[in-house]
Amino acid sequence: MVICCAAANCSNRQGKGEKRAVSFHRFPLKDSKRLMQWLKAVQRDNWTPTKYSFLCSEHFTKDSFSKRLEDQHRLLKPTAVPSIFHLAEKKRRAGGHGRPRRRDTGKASAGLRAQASDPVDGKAAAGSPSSSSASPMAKPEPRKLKRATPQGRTAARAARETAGQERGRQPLEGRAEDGPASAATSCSQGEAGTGAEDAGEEGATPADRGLVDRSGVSADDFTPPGSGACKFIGSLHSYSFSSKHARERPAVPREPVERKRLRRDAEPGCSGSSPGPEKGPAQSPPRACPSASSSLTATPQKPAQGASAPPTDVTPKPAAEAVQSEHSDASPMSINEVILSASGACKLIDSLHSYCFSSRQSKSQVCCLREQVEKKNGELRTLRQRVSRSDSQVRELRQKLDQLRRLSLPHLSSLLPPGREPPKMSPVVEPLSWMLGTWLSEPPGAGTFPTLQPFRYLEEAHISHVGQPMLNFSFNAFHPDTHKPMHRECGFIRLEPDTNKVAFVSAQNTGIVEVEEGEVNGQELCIASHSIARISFAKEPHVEQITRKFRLNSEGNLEQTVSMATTTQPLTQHLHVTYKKVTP
Ligand code: HEM
Repeated sequence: MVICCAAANCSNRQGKGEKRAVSFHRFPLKDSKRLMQWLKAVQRDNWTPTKYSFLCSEHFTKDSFSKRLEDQHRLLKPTAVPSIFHLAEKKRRAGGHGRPRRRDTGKASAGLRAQASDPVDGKAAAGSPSSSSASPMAKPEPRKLKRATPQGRTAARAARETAGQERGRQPLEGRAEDGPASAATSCSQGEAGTGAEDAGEEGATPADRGLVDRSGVSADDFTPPGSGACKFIGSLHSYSFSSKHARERPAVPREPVERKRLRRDAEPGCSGSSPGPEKGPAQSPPRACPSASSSLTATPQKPAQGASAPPTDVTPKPAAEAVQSEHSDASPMSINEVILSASGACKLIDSLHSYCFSSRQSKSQVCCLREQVEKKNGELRTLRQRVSRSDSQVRELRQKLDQLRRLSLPHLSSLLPPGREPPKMSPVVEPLSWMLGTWLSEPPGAGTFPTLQPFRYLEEAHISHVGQPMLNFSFNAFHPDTHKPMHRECGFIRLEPDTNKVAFVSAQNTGIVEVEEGEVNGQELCIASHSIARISFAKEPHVEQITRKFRLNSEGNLEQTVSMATTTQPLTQHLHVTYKKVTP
């Protein structure tokens, strides 16, 4: 894997001779606050770093580094934030995301580089403290040393322990920042470098991308359009994508896979310059390909590795293996532990996403529900207005009805409780039920008699019952023009039970009291005066005979025809009126 600088407009990568003094430092993926500072400084759009993303030392001020006491190796301070970039060049480029390859190693940045790293010449690349001291990873890789001589193993273990202790004081990415040596050894992995260069464009190797693809995790997955919060959460998520991958493939042990992949990546790269027959790691440097040996971060093997080791046994540690050793051998935290830790972070980030999405979804639902509620409230207001109008109409009708009742049956209306259910009609008067109701003359009644000028009149006929076996009636005539009350009479209509014989009893305002009897047949009642009495001072001519006929015509209107005989006139029709029912 070739380690490339992820900064825009920076072409620094491992293996470039002139960059030997350049160290490479991982992004502080586990320190979100500092990571955001890094990302803000890098200013790469739509890009998220992975654990294989590096920034070279050129982007840090000189005071960003410290020297390790024991060997003066350069370490990036835990609080360091990159600040030196050539962003203007990036902005001039269309497309923007990719990192342009710098053909010229850069006079423009030379000064800055001078601030960020010590000048290095070829000797330094071979073993100057400035190149090798940038990282404890410059030491022989511990796992390699296990295959070496016992002395070498012992020395390696000591070195590893020292490094481990140092790393234990550093955050995880701080260990990754151990830079130069790991970068150099990464370059020694040969053909993997091709992929690594590609990955350098995006800050991840193809294998890394594969992890992303397999896990299905990308920033876009968690970044709804226009959601700044989700972009931020998504960027957090992508930092721990590998752990998410591990989480989605829990059956596959992460660490072995990692090792397997790294070995596969590493071995072919060095096969081209095969060290020859396997005579043991100590005799045949397994990954000392030419490019690696010329790497600016190549670190000579320390004498502690064993005197028997030839000079070519200076084995730069492959970056990938360095990473592996960081997580599995030298680090107090295995890669699985890191993954599990990151997985926990992923869960936390997932919960943030879930909250973010559910919150927005809930807000959207609340908006929809609010609109529906407002719409329903509008409909409810309309209905209430209609009900209110209907109530008002009902009140008006009840007032009219009460008024009519007072006019017709003032005493009864005042005595009967308002709104009381009508009494059940006696079956005795059932044959006369067609007469029930309040009727108004329509057209006006016609009055005739041989001694009189024809006249018109208005009349209300109110025929009712109160549950008794009789009907109550009242006829009230009014002048058609002046509405002045005229003739009035009231009384009862009775039926002889189980017969159609009807008795009609009436008292008139003219001083006449009379009884008429007759029969009801269907919807016609014919009666004739049975007895007539009058007051002593009744006006003459006195009526001596009265006949009436009530019928319900084919149009549902009630008709009444009255004939009379007086002391001067034979039985002659006096009245005829047709009523239309106005209430039941
Ligand atoms: C069954 C009921 C009624 C009887 C028995 C009755 C009887 C009489 C009699 C005996 C007369 C006098 C006739 C004459 O002078 O030769 C009369 C006149 C008259 N009746 Fe009737 N009548 C009755 C109903 C009505 C009704 C309902 C009206 C309607 C307004 C009415 C209006 C008149 C008028 C306007 C006169 C002429 C002026 C008058 O004498 O006051 N009558 N009626």
